Amino acid sequence: MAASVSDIGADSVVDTECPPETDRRGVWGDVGYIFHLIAFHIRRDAVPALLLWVVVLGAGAVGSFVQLRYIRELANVTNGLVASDRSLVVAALAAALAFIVLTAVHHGLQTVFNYTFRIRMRTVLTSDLLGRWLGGSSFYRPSQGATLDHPEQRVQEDVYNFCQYLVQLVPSLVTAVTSFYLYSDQLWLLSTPLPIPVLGIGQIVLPKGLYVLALVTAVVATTSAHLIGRIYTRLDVVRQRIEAGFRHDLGQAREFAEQIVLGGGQAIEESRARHDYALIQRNWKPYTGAAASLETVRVLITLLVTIIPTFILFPLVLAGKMQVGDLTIAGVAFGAVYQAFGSVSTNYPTFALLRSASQRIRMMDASLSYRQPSGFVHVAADGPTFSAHDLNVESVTGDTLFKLGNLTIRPRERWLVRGMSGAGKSTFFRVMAGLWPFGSGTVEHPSGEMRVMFLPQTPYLPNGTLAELLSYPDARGAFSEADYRKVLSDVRLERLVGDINEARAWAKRLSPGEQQRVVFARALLQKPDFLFLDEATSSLDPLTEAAMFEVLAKRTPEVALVTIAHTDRLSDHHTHQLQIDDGLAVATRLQTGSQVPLNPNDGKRHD
Ligand SMILES: Nc1ncnc2c1ncn2[C@@H]1O[C@H](COP(=O)(O)OP(=O)(O)OP(=O)(O)O)[C@@H](O)[C@H]1O
Repeated sequence: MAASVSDIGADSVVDTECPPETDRRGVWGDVGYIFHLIAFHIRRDAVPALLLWVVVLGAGAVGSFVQLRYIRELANVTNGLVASDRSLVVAALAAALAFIVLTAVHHGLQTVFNYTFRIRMRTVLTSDLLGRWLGGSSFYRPSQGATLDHPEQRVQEDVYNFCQYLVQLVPSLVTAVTSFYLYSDQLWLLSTPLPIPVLGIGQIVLPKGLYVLALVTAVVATTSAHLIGRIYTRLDVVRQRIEAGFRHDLGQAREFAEQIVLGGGQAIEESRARHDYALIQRNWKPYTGAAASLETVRVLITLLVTIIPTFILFPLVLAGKMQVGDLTIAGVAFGAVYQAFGSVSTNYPTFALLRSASQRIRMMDASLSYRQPSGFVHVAADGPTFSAHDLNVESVTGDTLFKLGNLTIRPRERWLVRGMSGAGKSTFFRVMAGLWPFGSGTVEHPSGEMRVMFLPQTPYLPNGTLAELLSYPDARGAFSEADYRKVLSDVRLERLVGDINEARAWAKRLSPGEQQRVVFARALLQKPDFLFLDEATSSLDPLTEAAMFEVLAKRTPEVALVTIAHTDRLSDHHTHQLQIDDGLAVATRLQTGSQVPLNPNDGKRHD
């Protein structure tokens, strides 16, 4: 069966007690982090956040007050009927109707506030994660082990879920606390002593039995919900990851459809997707079990709570010592006191999902805060040069890839970087760009406003207009239409002039050679001071390749060029060479047909 990204930690989907992605800080760790996110939202969104929190919390309290008044009016209707008091029944029915209207309006308004709250909190969290991920140093991070899985899902779906579950849960907790405050007195007053049979003694009488029973029920319910709910949380974290893996692999298949079909890989892609789905199915069984157990306990206890007071108090009603309406109030009061202490159990499915979303956000938060220590020192050079000193470039496992003594790249110099595949040529670019942390040495970056541009072998071509593509990463307004026409003609892509303002999926529409020429046009347009080309003309025929280097020399004579290439053809277009072989980078000056050592100390052979 084809391996897939979902396989990272797949063994632990069901079998192990604690899958790697599950949080180990426990329930209080999660609750602490949930409060941390709430505090973050309030700090960032200031007054609107505080107002929304007040409204969301207040709406819960108002809701329980209106509900209490409604239930009291229903009790009055019952008492009025029993006492055959027509005016009491009519007045109570009218008041009950008014509370029904009030409840409907309240729910409508609450929905508006809840949705507003969700989008504002989501905006704050999304903006923070996006800024730190896409705008931060962790966007590209070479690493030895598996990196954080599916950050895109965490930013989009987990943040969405977090805000939704939070706004669902918080008002119910507030309602529970308010209800306790409003009903507790009545339950205390209505609570009669409760005789409990005890083996050997006969029976003991529990004072305020109904009240105590509500507390005991809450503790039992919360404990059982927690025991089942933590498994549910864990399985949901796993579910999120394997669902994302399934989506990712299907997306890859769509993206690389042509390559897959040409390579005859449909069967293996199907097998990979089926394997992903099999993991989802495998996780679904225990997930269903946990969800069903949680729901059974929740419904069982919620229903028991409605009947326990009648069990205890009905003899008093039959004996005429209590009114039927009071029995209704006792039932509601019992439920409210239970809710106040047992609301965690009633809302545990939501709480478990909130925990799962918070754990995934927290893992991303921690990953974004992690700073990979770099062995290289990056400093600004005094002048317009880009240099490297005493580099020992290592692989992620700590093996030396190559050593380099001293290298200084000056304006107008054209360096050809050569070496066997895997020798470390692209890694040398990564070191110069400050992306590679493994190794030691010093890199001096050109000073001031000098612009450095790196062009990879496989260029990144985002969808959009050709003008946007050519301007990338600058905004398209940075250049005129005449500039775009000129560079398209320079790179022999005049046929695309009509598409300057047309939005297209360029990665699908252009041949690899055309893609490389579009990226070359980018360099001609943006005129960097230092241009690093990583096999950026590998898909071009020799004539077109030569034409690209000639036009580059003509249009940007001042640029310092560093080119990785496997072909001898490019020697004529370059003045210097850096040969990386057998763990050593050696710099030479290129003269027609020969190489002259630049400096005997430039390269130090490592043993
Ligand atoms: N992001 C990464 N994470 C881990 N290892 C990497 C990463 N990028 C490169 N490597 C490893 O570093 C070594 C050097 O790779 P590099 O891409 O620099 O080689 P190269 O000389 O450019 O090869 P080629 O000529 O085939 O493009 C290789 O063994 C490669 O597997």
